[in-house]
Amino acid sequence: MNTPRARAMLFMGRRSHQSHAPHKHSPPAVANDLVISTVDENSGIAMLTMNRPPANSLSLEMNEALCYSLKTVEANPKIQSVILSSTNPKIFSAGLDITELVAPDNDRLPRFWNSLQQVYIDLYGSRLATVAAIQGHAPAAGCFLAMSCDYRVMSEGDTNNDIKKKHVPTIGLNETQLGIAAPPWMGQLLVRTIGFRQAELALALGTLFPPEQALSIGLVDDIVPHQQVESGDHKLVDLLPSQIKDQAQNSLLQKAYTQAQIYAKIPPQARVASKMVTREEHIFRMIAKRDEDTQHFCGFVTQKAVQKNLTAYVEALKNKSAKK
Ligand SMILES: CCCCCCCC/C=C\CC(=O)SCCNC(=O)CCNC(=O)[C@H](O)C(C)(C)COP(=O)(O)OP(=O)(O)OC[C@H]1O[C@@H](n2cnc3c(N)ncnc32)[C@H](O)[C@@H]1OP(=O)(O)O
Repeated sequence: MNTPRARAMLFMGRRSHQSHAPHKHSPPAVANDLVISTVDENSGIAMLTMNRPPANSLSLEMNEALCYSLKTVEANPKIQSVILSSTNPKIFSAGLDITELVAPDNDRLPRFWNSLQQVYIDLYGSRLATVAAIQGHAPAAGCFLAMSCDYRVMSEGDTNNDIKKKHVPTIGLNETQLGIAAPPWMGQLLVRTIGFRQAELALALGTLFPPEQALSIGLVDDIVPHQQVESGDHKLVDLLPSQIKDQAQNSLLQKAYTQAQIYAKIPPQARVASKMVTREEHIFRMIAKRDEDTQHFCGFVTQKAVQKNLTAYVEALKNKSAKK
């Protein structure tokens, strides 16, 4: 598996691990709805906008749509950079769809986990330069999505004094708060991003960091002041590609776009080769343990005590939402 050819195929956006056949990149029926793809060949920049209301949580179908959309953009040789964003101005992604984990279906659960592993392989190992535009919350697997990108820009949120308008997004691996643990490859991604001690603390405590703190520990690379973007008023995706260069309607996307441009100007062979230096070993280590990881996940999640914690967490989420 870990041959030069396999490595090159992975980073050229081709599948070098056919053993996990269920997630070939055939078009999922709903891919176009779940992930909106905007491509601008002139600039070499594309945008994938997650669009799974209410919270862009990652279901099996959402994971497949992400992989499919990314592979489709990657197949276009004129594209060098991609921005990952969300149609929801307050939530980047709420992480795994918890309903996939509670009282799970025995057949679906391993397929679901396999689809998440594939998102990691495809996004972390993408030949494209990937920029996360984090407008809203990014807990757990939402943080994982952002960490799988090459660069992260986060909105500072709305620190308005009016409590009803106040919105400060947070990012982090909060799994322990749910009574579960991030899988090794996800936890290691945090170690690689913010360093050993900070990650050790954050993983154990399930810390969610507000933007300034996330910047100070290196979990995000840049933060931008909040600018009001009404959901549905003008969807973020409408700003790309022609308008974003000229209009300062959304400082977050402006910043993400500028960074995507910087990456797009680097000779791709050199950029991809340097990405392999830091990422390929991590990816191949995970691929080698992929089946073991799936078994571990299924065994862990179906434990009685874990199911109890997850059920209580979902209940609390629903109650909170109902009280609004
Ligand atoms: C050792 C190895 C084996 C174990 C491995 C385990 C796997 C570990 C890997 C990843 C774990 C995860 O990703 S688990 C998911 C973690 N996510 C969270 O904890 C976030 C939960 N959500 C929130 O905290 C909030 O929703 C928010 C901060 C993201 C947004 O808050 P806001 O107030 O704006 O919105 P609401 O809370 O009202 O939510 C709106 C709506 O969305 C539903 N929702 C939210 N999050 C999820 C989710 N993750 N999955 C499914 N549904 C979600 C919420 O219930 C509301 O729906 P309703 O309005 O219909 O009630």
